[in-house]
Amino acid sequence: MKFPGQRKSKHYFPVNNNDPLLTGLRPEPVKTSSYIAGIDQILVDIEAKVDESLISKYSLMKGNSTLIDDQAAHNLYTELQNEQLISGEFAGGTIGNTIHNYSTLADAKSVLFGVMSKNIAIGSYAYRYLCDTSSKVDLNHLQPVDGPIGRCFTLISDDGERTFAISKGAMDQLSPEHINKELVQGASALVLTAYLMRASEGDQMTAAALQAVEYAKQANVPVVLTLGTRFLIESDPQWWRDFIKNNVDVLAMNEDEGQALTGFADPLLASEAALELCDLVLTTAGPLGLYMAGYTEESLKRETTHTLLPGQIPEFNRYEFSRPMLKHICEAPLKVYAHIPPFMGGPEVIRNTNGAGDAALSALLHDLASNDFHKLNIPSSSKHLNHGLCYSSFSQICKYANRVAYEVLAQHSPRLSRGLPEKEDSLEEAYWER
Ligand SMILES: Nc1ncnc2c1ncn2[C@@H]1O[C@H](COP(=O)(O)OP(=O)(O)OP(=O)(O)O)[C@@H](O)[C@H]1O
Ligand SMILES: O=c1[nH]cnc2c1ncn2[C@@H]1O[C@H](CO)[C@@H](O)[C@H]1O
Repeated sequence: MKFPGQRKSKHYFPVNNNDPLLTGLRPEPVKTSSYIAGIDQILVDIEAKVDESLISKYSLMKGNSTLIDDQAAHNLYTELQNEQLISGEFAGGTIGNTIHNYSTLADAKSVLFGVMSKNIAIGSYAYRYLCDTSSKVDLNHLQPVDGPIGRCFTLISDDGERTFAISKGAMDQLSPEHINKELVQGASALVLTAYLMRASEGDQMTAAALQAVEYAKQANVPVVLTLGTRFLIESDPQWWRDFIKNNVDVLAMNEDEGQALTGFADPLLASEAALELCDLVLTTAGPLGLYMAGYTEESLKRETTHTLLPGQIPEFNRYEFSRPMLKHICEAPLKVYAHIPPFMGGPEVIRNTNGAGDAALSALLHDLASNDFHKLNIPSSSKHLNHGLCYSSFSQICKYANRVAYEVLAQHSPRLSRGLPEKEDSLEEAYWER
């Protein structure tokens, strides 16, 4: 596994570079790998720049992700094609994007649960999906289905806002029997999206997701949930608050979803409120950058050397150099917050914001899995005495998530086509210390 950035030498990898003088005194550690598991509605994004009138013509709600029937999908596709509005077709899906990006950044394995068409023609959407997914993503556990995978019409209006129209195909047919218990329970985290909870009657996707959550909880595997769209949360915020409180350890959302969940428009206050429901929160806020909120043990808190930031919680970033911990592990849990403005102020040209939030989450997952990798290989390291959830501090994870989101903003596709530039293996030199 590739590590997220430069570290103090005592933590630095590769772990098997032992001093030759000590060879034989210490047993060579057997390298064990960590991985992330995820579940998604397998779909391809069909991206088009459109006029707002087209959004209302198809009874879509701007900014939302709406399910449409086969006839509407046919009409919409035909219209986009006839008007030559389609700018690209990419493998998509919130978790598919996140898992792919994780494997690309970490150069390490992940596992994706979902469906895949049994018979695949070259050039079909299923084929495209497989071609556009990192070879490090284990797709061997996808459930074969008779129909096509889903299509997500990603309609970008003039103001850059994106509206999704989902033609579901067979994407919601994943059944609980196709969730491999052993794989879920061996993962560093299980990652899900709120979209999985809206499968229609007769489709088993929701049951499959809940089964996976159950397996994860039995084995204390952290459950990570990303909220998808504010409309989904607004439809029943209390249900979501209960679901998160009962099942979720790490929550990823944008500021609109945060407001729908907690009632707070301010992303910092929304993050704080969400901490009552889970242990760690990543809140992206578009041009405002991103926030993290979580817990650390009071006696282990580390004070920042950066400027203390004003906000609804004054000097909220004071302990951002601390490492995130699960709340129940802490004897005296202390709430910690961090924030970072967009990397380099954002790219000169934002090609597309689609997937920027997924990219930020994949960086957080990379840090979390790196911690597990380190723990599996050097369990005696002082780093693991206190059972931290992540490898790095809140501050460092923010920087990394922000950097990865930037990469997606500067390109068309919602998925990274490569890892971060090699030169940035030392993130400090490349950016943070400028
Ligand atoms: N206009 C922008 N200028 C600069 N940076 C931006 C801009 N929009 C997004 N970003 C960066 O990308 C990150 C994620 O963006 P955003 O908050 O839009 O995610 P999102 O709404 O969850 O996206 P998606 O659901 O498409 O994945 C932000 O935290 C910020 O770092
Ligand atoms: O209903 C859905 N299920 C799964 N993924 C979705 C749905 N609607 C939109 N996206 C996905 O969200 C990504 C950006 O975060 C897009 O790539 C799109 O495929």
